Amino acid sequence: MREAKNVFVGFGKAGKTLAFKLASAGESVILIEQSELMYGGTCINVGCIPSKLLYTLSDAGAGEPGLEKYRNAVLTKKSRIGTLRGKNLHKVADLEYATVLTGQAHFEDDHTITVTYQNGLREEVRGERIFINTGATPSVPDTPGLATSRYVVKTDALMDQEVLPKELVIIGGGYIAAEFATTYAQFGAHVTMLIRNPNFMSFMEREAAAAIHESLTDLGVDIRLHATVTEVTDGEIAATLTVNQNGQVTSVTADTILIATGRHANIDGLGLENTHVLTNERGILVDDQLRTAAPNVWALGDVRGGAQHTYISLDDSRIIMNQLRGDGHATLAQQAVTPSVVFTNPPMATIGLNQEEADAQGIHYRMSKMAVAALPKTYIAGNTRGYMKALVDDNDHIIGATLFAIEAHEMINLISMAMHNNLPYQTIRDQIFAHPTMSEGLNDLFEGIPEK
Ligand SMILES: Cc1cc2nc3c(=O)[nH]c(=O)nc-3n(C[C@H](O)[C@H](O)[C@H](O)COP(=O)(O)OP(=O)(O)OC[C@H]3O[C@@H](n4cnc5c(N)ncnc54)[C@H](O)[C@@H]3O)c2cc1C
Ligand SMILES: NC(=O)c1ccc[n+]([C@@H]2O[C@H](COP(=O)([O-])OP(=O)(O)OC[C@H]3O[C@@H](n4cnc5c(N)ncnc54)[C@H](O)[C@@H]3O)[C@@H](O)[C@H]2O)c1
Repeated sequence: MREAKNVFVGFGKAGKTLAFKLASAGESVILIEQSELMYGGTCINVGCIPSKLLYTLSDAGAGEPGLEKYRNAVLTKKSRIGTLRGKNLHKVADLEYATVLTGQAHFEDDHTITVTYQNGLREEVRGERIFINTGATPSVPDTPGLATSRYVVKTDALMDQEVLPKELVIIGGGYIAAEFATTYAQFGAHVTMLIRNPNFMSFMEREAAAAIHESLTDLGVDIRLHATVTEVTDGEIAATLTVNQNGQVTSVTADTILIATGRHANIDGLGLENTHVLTNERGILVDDQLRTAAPNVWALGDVRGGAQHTYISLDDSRIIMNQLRGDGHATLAQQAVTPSVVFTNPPMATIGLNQEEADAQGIHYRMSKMAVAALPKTYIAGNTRGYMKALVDDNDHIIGATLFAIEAHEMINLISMAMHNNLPYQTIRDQIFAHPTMSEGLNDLFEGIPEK
């Protein structure tokens, strides 16, 4: 039996970061990953990085939208992701105190895991501490004909497909649906979004949702709200989706159907019933320092049922590192206010409270809003679409911001830093930023906050 002080199940962002730090500090580490195509986890291989690479290439570089441009982008994606995967593997596997095992993990008890390798061989691994970092997996609605349709793909398969869909139907209306609709429409596919919810992007304030709706519609995306798929029927060259929209039965034809209806914690088949670890419908139950009900087992990242973002998973690793080798002060409370980005064109980045939430909570605030077409950088980029909006409380602290602009995903980090460090909004208002940049627009945004 192999033994290590620290055993990691899954090569996700949290696990690999923590494994690297502990092994670098001389502690023995075994990291178990089920697939040789997943070293580095979801983000690197099938999530954030390949999707943002395609998103970026769809709106850049030489060539008209269409089959050739798309195929080249997918080939570029495959090559760059392969490089990243190798780097991720070596970063951990080359450490003296770390071992990477490529096989599927199954718990026998709180300390013992059976690893089943691809050739069918099995091995037992014992860990003094065990960290579960198995991520999440796409949820598939139980619509008749959907799971068995040969035209249905999940994001990983779509991004590997070298032929651009002609008629892409996306089921869902969240992060992935909006981003993939943008990317594939920019590559030249005709995209239809079938959204069960009557409200578009209901997790945002209405103004922001309307801005994204307009940006997608301008790309030719057909957005159908209150539209539930009731059946999928395969034909020779396409599938027909029967759709109940606002009580009316309609149909849509697609050569590719992308399922983007959320992702659920990867706990099936892990053997957690053999341990003291407890779960609920969202994932593994943890306390505010990510401890499970088994004293030697922690759960990190998507598998613990929180917000599914790589930076949350990374921060989970910090909470545990602080517990094991620091002063133990770090808790999930530090993740209460984090930025989020929907990668549309331009991207929509938000943090903290939006105006609707502040109003609903009866918070007194001052607000500034500006169109980004006021910023010279948008003319360099050739994309003047969007606006920025910020809310400040009576103590001059920023309580929320919405940035719909090119590079919003970069700018939001400056606002996040100010919020986390309780800086008055005047710090950003009076900061000298390089020119010509989008960040300098934050001077103007906060200049617009009315005096008390
Ligand atoms: C298309 C897409 C785009 C995304 N874009 C973004 C983005 O732009 N920004 C962002 O912040 N987030 C994004 N996300 C979300 C982000 O990818 C996840 O939140 C993040 O990767 C979760 O990391 P994790 O640490 O929980 O584990 P993961 O990275 O999911 O790793 C889990 C690993 O465990 C392995 N595993 C599972 N079960 C077993 C087992 N029994 N034995 C051994 N190994 C096992 C899996 O193979 C996998 O490698 C995106 C997700 C998707 C799908
Ligand atoms: N930029 C980022 O940080 C980023 C990018 C992509 C994905 N992600 C993460 O990945 C996760 C998965 O993304 P996602 O877009 O699949 O999930 P999501 O939760 O953002 O959206 C799921 C959508 O599917 C709909 N839906 C759920 N069940 C349905 C059903 N049975 N029939 C029809 N519609 C249904 C929901 O109403 C919602 O519109 C998210 O939690 C997100 O945090 C993050």
